[in-house]
Amino acid sequence: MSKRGMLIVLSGPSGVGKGTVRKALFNKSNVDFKYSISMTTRKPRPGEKNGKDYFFVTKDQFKQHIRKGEMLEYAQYVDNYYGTPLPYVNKMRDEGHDVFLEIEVNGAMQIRSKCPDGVFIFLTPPSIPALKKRLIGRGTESMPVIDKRIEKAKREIPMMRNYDYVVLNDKVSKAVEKIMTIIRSERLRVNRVMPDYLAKLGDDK
Ligand SMILES: Nc1ncnc2c1ncn2[C@@H]1O[C@H](COP(=O)(O)OP(=O)(O)OP(=O)(O)O)[C@@H](O)[C@H]1O
Ligand SMILES: Nc1nc2c(ncn2[C@@H]2O[C@H](COP(=O)(O)O)[C@@H](O)[C@H]2O)c(=O)[nH]1
Repeated sequence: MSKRGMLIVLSGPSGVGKGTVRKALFNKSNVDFKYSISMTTRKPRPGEKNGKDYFFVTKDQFKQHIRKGEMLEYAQYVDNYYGTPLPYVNKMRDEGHDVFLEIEVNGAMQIRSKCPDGVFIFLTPPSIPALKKRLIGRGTESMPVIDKRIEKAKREIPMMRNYDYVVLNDKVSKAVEKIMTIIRSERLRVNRVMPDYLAKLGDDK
């Protein structure tokens, strides 16, 4: 049986560039981990596709998944719910794949208490004005919603202290390289490598 895959959790305030960095990461040819598509009650943005960007559901459907115990974590973010469907994560990890999640901080902390051996990475912006500029530049939210997200960001950023790693997203390619370095070295941690290694070591007979 293959070793259970690890969980890699990327968080950071809205607009910092999590999606941009994740897409650049997954475009690299040597990436062998799986992306967990989140579920949300938010309406799709132009161009977003159900089952690719998110699983878009109603509030009732979302609550039903919670009742059935099918969410690894979930959180209310501004006016909508977001969460990680558990069956996909379990299946991939059981098959030995590492699974990559892109989620906000409250959900990440729920996972931290359930899966302390996960790898928790906080992506952070060069400054609040730069963050606001990115959200305005993305052009997907109204100004009042951007203001709410920025206010939330100011409370989220100090929560980086609860993560294993902080990566500054000043340049996308640099952030991608840093995340790849983190994942490569996490795979070599003694507690991940030793059980398999010892099992295969055998004796001298
Ligand atoms: N390093 C960067 N420098 C300048 N702009 C960036 C950088 N990274 C991302 N951006 C831009 O910032 C905007 C927000 O990026 P993105 O949508 O990836 O953020 P996000 O953290 O995934 O947001 P959300 O949490 O709301 O989904 C996009 O327009 C993107 O092109
Ligand atoms: N706790 C979770 N947060 C999630 C999940 N999927 C996305 N997110 C975060 O929500 C906000 C807003 O996202 P947006 O797409 O409306 O801009 C952002 O911080 C996302 O990272 C999830 O499954 N769980």
